[in-house]
Amino acid sequence: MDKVYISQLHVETIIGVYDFEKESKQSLYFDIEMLTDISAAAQSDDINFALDYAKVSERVIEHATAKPVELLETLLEQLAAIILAEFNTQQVTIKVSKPAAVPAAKTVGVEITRVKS
Ligand SMILES: Nc1nc2c(c(=O)[nH]1)N=C([C@H](O)[C@@H](O)CO)CN2
Repeated sequence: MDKVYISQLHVETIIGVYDFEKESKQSLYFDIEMLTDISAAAQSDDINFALDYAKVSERVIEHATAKPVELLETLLEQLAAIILAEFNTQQVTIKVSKPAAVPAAKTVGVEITRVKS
């Protein structure tokens, strides 16, 4: 299967468990991989047959900034469900990094893979 991907998509949003995290935005970086068959897009040279990474990026930013949650896990499950429901992909892997969360670490985060049922 082919893959369309988005690397290091930057989103500024309210997220976190602790009270101080609910007062100011933090940076998140998303890496997203979506399995899809690119043959129709390649043969037609038509964006309407492609899994549009720009539209996926817009949707991820829209959702991730819409309603605060505490855990990265919660946000990733929501985003995976949205991508599988709204875009032509059979499997999505999303990794989110929260670089300011642990000062002693370069970054921390969570990665999930979900398949369309
Ligand atoms: N597995 C997780 N661990 C932690 C999370 C999280 O979302 N998933 N969040 C926090 C805090 O919000 C942290 O980012 C603040 O230091 C801690 N651990």
